[in-house]
Amino acid sequence: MSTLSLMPDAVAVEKQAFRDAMARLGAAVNIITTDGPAGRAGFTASAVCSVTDTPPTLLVCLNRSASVWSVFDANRQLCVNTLAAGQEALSSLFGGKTPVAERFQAAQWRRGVTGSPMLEGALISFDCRISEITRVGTHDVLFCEVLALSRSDDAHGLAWFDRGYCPLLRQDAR
Ligand SMILES: NC(=O)c1ccc[n+]([C@@H]2O[C@H](COP(=O)([O-])OP(=O)(O)OC[C@H]3O[C@@H](n4cnc5c(N)ncnc54)[C@H](O)[C@@H]3O)[C@@H](O)[C@H]2O)c1
Ligand SMILES: Cc1cc2c(cc1C)N(C[C@H](O)[C@H](O)[C@H](O)COP(=O)(O)O)c1[nH]c(=O)[nH]c(=O)c1N2
Repeated sequence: MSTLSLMPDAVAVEKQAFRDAMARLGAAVNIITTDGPAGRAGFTASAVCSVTDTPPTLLVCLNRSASVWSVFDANRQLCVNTLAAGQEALSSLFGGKTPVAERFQAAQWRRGVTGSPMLEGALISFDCRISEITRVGTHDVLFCEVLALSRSDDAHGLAWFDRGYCPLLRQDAR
C-alpha cells in the first residue's frame, strides 16, 4: 500500500494528481439537459451534489469549454437526470463529442415543467431553474432550485468510480 503524504508547506497539487485522487470518489452519473430560447442541449456530469433543502437546491459543475455551455448559460433552466444501472451507453454518448441531436435520439424524453427534457427510465429527475452561477477556475457552478421531481422506484443506481461504471444495488435486492 502506498501513502501520499500531504506536507504542511506544500504549495500546489498537480492537475493529474488531483484527477487521480478524484477518480477515487464514487459519484452518481447524470445527464443534464436543457431546452429553451437558446435551444436544446445535454451533457454527462458527475459533479452534482445537494446544497440545501430550503429551498431544495443542488449544484452542477459545467466546464465553460464544453460545446453546450452557452445554451445552459442562456436558458437558465435544466433537468438533472440521474442514470440507472443499464444506462451506461447514454452516459458515454452525452459525455463524448457526439452532435447534440444524435445524443437525444438514443433515448425517450418527455417535458418537465421548465420544458427541459426528462429522461424516461431515469433513477430520478430533478427539474430546475438555475438560481445562481458562480465561476471557479475552468468551470461554472450552477446552483439549481428544484421545481419538480420524477422517479423510477424499481431501478438500481449507477456510479462512476475509478474511471468506470459500477451498478449500485438497492437494499431490497441484496
Ligand atoms: N468535473 C468535470 O468536469 C468532470 C468530471 C468527470 C469527468 N470529466 C471528463 O470526463 C472524461 C473522463 O474522465 P475520467 O473520470 O475517466 O478521467 P479523468 O482522469 O479525466 O478524471 C478523473 C476525475 O477527475 C475529475 N475531473 C476530471 N476532469 C476534471 C476537470 N476538468 N475539472 C474538475 N474535475 C475533473 C473528475 O472527478 C473525474 O472523475 C474526461 O474528459 C474528464 O475531463 C469531467
Ligand atoms: C462520466 C463522465 C462524467 C463527466 C463528464 C464526462 C463523463 C463521461 N464530463 C464531460 C462532459 O460530459 C463533456 O465535456 C460534455 O459532453 C461536453 O462535450 P462537448 O464539448 O459537447 O463535446 C463532465 N463535464 C463537466 O463539465 N462536468 C462534469 O461533472 C462532467 N462529468
